Amino acid sequence: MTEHSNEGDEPLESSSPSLSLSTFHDACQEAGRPVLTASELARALERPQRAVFDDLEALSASGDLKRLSVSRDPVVWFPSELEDLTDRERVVVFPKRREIIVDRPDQFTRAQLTQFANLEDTNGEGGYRYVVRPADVWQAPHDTFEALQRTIRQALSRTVPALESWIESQWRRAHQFRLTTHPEGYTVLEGESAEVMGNVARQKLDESHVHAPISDTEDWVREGAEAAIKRTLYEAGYPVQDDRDLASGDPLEFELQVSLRSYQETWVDRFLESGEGVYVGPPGSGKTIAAIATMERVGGETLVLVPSRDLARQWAETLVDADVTTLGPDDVGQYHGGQKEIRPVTIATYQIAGMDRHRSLFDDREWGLVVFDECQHVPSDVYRRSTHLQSRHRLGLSASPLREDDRAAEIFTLIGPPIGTDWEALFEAGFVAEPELEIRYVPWADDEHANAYGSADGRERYQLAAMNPEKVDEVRYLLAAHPDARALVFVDYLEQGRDIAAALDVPFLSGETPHTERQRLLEAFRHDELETLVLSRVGDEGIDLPSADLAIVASGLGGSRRQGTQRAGRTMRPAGGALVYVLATRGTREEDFARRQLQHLGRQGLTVREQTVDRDQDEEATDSDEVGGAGDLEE
Ligand SMILES: Nc1ncnc2c1ncn2[C@@H]1O[C@H](COP(=O)(O)OP(=O)(O)OP(=O)(O)O)[C@@H](O)[C@H]1O
Repeated sequence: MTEHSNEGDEPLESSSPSLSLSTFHDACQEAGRPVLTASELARALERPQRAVFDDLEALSASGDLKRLSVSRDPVVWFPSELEDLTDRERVVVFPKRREIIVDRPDQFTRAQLTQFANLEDTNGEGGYRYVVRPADVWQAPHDTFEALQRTIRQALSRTVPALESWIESQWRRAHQFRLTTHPEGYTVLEGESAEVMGNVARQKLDESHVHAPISDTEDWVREGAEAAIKRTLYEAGYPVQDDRDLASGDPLEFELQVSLRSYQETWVDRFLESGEGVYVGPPGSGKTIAAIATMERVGGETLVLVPSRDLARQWAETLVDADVTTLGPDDVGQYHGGQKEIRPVTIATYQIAGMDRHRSLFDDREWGLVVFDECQHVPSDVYRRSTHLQSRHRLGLSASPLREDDRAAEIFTLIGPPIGTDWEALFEAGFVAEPELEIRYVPWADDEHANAYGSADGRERYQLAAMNPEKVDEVRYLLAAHPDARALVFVDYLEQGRDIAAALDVPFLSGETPHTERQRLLEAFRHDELETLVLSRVGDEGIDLPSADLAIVASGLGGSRRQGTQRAGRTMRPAGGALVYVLATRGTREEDFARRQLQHLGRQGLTVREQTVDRDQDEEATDSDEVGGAGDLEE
């Protein structure tokens, strides 16, 4: 507000009439455009520019005008009511593609849209692209189609018959069958009509699933066959509504000491409505806390299954933390290779849970809730062994959107439907900091390596690109460019990990690192005693890594998209400001891998940058703060 302001205290032309909004309108009319600079207006009014500027400021202070700085051009002014027009959200629907493009949606619209559509893309300038997928409709939290229709109309501000009728057909599909509990305690499969019961259920299911028909539309379900029935009908295109009375198990009483954020409240409410579901949120978004809140509300003894011992320990620590719950150490047990305690809340690894001789884990107590952490990794033997827990509340946690996952069907039927959140909204609200992502295309260390790549094939080729020694220098360079950052360096190959660790004189944590040493390193990193840690694939999953300011993925691009999400997510902690660099050898398949992997994150609304490293310039730039200045740009 100061660049043109009147330095003196005296008004320059106290006697001249001050500018009114209608005079401004007249001048706009005259100029034939809705915005004016101060000098244009001064010319039109034949008044000194500074005086006009002061009047403009006054009108801006009273809210009648808005100012807009357009890069290096002079400030322009326009009537405030115009802003209402330009800011109003615009919704464009493509019914055939089931796509909804919204420009500047407000919070309400976004909340409505996430009830039946998935946010696929944002352009960073207020544009959002949603797609309505079948599963989004199946899991819509509405009791009737009419209620869902109201939400759709509110979100779109109009009726779009073609889209509505597709959604209706999906909704009806997902409401043809439901499982209920008979007053006598057994499970009943109920069809919407005798036709669908006869033509679908009774064709697809056999005596291993159901005992006998109870009526034209009802079958008596065999104990323990619920999961198989849900799976079979899901595959036939009819997701089953699971409306059974779920057992809450032996009571578990404690109080959560944390107040939930509103999106966490929504997750828990939606879970409690159906008794099953998967919280899908970026790492650090508070899924663990929401799961603990769910335990409190279900009020039953809980079995938590996790992919590793480190995570089991982490869960146990969180659960007995006096700032989080009122649970005492005797309430919480861990069950894995290290210790075997079955307590009101028991945390076990998938590995143990999948073993026959540890079956008692599932049966020793009346669990009311089973939590599947990182549920995209539930091994099939764990599913098999836990099918009888279908009558209990089942909660999955996942930091990867489930849509492209092969296991989506299994997760959907055996645990429950995803309970999602608009990730962008979490980033915007500052609950989870959005990392900056950059792919850096690194040249070959020398011709010898480039030639070796040229004449190799298959796996070897991939490995040569991954282990390009030039990446060691690139890691060194990036660390030097961020001298105060706590950094995690991820590698896929032990040899590379050792090379980088040796070159930088920092520890390397891999599957070979003894358990106690692993703990020691992680603790040191967590407490700032260690600035840099190199991690092999083992660092990806299972370990609850401390937050970092910087993550460098030196190799590992052949991995799944999920791995990419997780690695990026390591730094997505509420502290914020995290940076993720992914290194790819220039001119190799790695480039495509990196692009594809990060595109996925890009679709979640993150900004992905690409940078080609030019080694000669890099050397000079090592001491500079400005990493971006080091390379040749980009796309
Ligand atoms: N409602 C809340 N109020 C205050 N802090 C919270 C809340 N929910 C979560 N947090 C904090 O945010 C951080 C991340 O939460 P949490 O561990 O539950 O996330 P997460 O989604 O399970 O992460 P990850 O996927 O990495 O396991 C923790 O430090 C936690 O204490």
